[in-house]
Amino acid sequence: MPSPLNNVVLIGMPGSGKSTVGVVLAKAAALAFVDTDLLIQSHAGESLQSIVDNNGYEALRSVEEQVLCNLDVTGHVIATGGSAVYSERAMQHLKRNSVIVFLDISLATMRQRIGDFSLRGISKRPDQTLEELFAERRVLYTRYADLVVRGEHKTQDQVCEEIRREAC
Ligand SMILES: Nc1ncnc2c1ncn2[C@@H]1O[C@H](COP(=O)(O)OP(=O)(O)O)[C@@H](O)[C@H]1O
Ligand SMILES: O=C(O)C1=C[C@@H](OP(=O)(O)O)[C@@H](O)[C@H](O)C1
Ligand SMILES: [Mg+2]
Repeated sequence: MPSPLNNVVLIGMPGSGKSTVGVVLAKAAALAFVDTDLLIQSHAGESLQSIVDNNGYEALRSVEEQVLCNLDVTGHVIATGGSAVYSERAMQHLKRNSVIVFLDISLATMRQRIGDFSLRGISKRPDQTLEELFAERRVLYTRYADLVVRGEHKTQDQVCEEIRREAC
C-alpha cells in the first residue's frame, strides 16, 4: 500500500499527532490530506467543543460517524478525531480502501501534549476518567489497526518516515 487509489487513515488518542504528522506525511508521500475534525465542524456549523458543550459527547460521536461514512476519497492521508473508532460502521467504511495506522502514545505523553482537556472537545462520558478512556480506546485502536506506530520519543518527521516506510 498505498496504490494511488488508497488512503492512509491515522487513528489514535488526541495528541498522538494525527493532524500534524498527517500533513507532513501527505506532503512527503505526494498524497492529498483531509482532517475529519474540520469536516465535522463545517458540517455542524460549530466547533467540536461547542457540539460537546451544547449537545453532549454522544452528539459529537453521531455527527462524526455520519461524516466518516460519507467520506469518499482516494489517495488521501485522512487524519481522524480520537473518537472515530467508536463507530464500527465508520471504521469498516474507511477500511474498504485504506491502510489504518494507529499512532500509539502513552497516557503521560497524551496529558503532556494536550494540556487542558476541558477545552479540547473530548468525546468522553462525564463520569469517565482519562485513564479509563485511554484503556477503553486502546482496545479499539488496536482492533482496527493494520499497522501500529509508536509515536513518542520521536520527532514528527521520524513518525512520518516510519509510516511512509511501512504503509506507503
Ligand atoms: N512526535 C511529536 N513530538 C512532539 N510533539 C508532537 C509530536 N506529534 C504531535 N505533537 C504535538 O502534539 C500536539 C497534538 O498534535 P496533533 O497533531 O493535533 O494530534 P492529534 O490530531 O492526534 O490530536 C501538537 O501540539 C503537536 O505539535
Ligand atoms: O478524542 C476525542 O474524543 C476527540 C478528539 C479530537 O480530535 P484529535 O484526536 O485530532 O485531537 C476531536 O475529534 C474531538 O474533539 C474529539
Ligand atoms: Mg487532530
